Amino acid sequence: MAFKGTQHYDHQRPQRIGVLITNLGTPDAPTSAALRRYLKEFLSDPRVVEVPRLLWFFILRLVILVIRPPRSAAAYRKVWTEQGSPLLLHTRDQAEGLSERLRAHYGDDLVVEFAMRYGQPSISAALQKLEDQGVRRLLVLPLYPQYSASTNASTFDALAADFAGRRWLPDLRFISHYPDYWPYIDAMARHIEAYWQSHGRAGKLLFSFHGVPKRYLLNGDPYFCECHQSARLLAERLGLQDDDWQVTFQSRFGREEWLQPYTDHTLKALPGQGVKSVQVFCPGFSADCLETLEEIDEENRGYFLAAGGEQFAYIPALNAEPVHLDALAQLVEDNLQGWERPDNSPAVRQARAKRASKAG
Ligand SMILES: C=CC1=C(C)c2cc3[nH]c(cc4nc(cc5[nH]c(cc1n2)c(C)c5CCC(=O)O)C(CCC(=O)O)=C4C)c(C)c3C=C
Ligand SMILES: [Fe+2]
Ligand SMILES: [Fe+2]
Repeated sequence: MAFKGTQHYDHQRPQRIGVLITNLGTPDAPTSAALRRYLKEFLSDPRVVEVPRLLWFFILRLVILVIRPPRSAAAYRKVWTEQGSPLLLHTRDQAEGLSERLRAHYGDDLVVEFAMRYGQPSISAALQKLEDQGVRRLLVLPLYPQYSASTNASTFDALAADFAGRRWLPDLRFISHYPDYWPYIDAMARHIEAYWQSHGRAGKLLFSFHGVPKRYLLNGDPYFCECHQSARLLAERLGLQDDDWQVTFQSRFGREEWLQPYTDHTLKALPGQGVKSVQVFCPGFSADCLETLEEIDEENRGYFLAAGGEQFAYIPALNAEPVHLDALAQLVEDNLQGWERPDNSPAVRQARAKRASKAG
């Protein structure tokens, strides 16, 4: 068997730090064919759909990959931009912004790449790019603040699968979650406050998170609790009263029970309870995507207004906002402790620059 990677060991090569950010992934185009490919990869992941493989093999191929691709393609077409899928574009911008911030500190000793768990650019392709740039220390940051096996652990699986075919492994650090990381909470709060400044504040604030089957919670997945933890910290930071906000879960798939309360049921019920105005923010989505732009801002807006709601506002995700990138850069730097020494540390770089300017 041949392993991938560098063919000759060269001690003169730079030994860089690599930072890899990842998100879920997206189809290559908003077409049935591209969706079939994407959903097949995504929904074949045993971390995502935890049912017996043989049974799932048939359900997936005979039912889901027949019915869902054209429907999902139609939904994706509503949010697709000229440059492509929103999730991909935001993730690319996040990598650029993060690179700018970190390289101001670490210079050429650090490189940032981004990858998608499903579809392109793949985690394997990004790892190869990093190795080609001399990365020997790798920090991976999946942009899912709340840990779920279906997302965060699945990302680790993809790294491990790639490493299984590689001769030379880097030092590895993996940020498995950051639901209570204060700079992240504070970034969301500032972002929402800025939204209120320009658009006004009205009614109830709904924090809608992507759901998972309730069974995953009962089997020990911490996701549900971490969503509540992030939401509570955010509400505290914003100075909200208990009646001002609520946590809900969106994006159900299949027939079994998912985490409750459901976002759509809640939005249909609120007008009848006298809540005619809502603002929705999705703290678990680092970037706007199909699930926020179409499912929340279109589909669920429609439910709320049809049920007698009067004002519905979707507050965009943090995306590549400076407050977000500052928080992520902080998170990365906190997790690079020890790796910058001796050659890469900002302190050593500064000392060198000083010496060079004296000499010159
Ligand atoms: C089938 C089970 C699913 C689980 C479990 C699940 C967990 C989960 N997903 C996200 C984040 C995203 N999901 C997105 C799309 C999406 N999710 C599922 C299914 C499950 N997700 C499907 C079938 C799809 C595809 C769209 C569709 O056909 O409806 C996205 C958006 C991707 C995009 O391109 O815009 C994100 C982001 C999390 C965080 C999570 C568990 C915590
Ligand atoms: Fe999902
Ligand atoms: Fe959805």
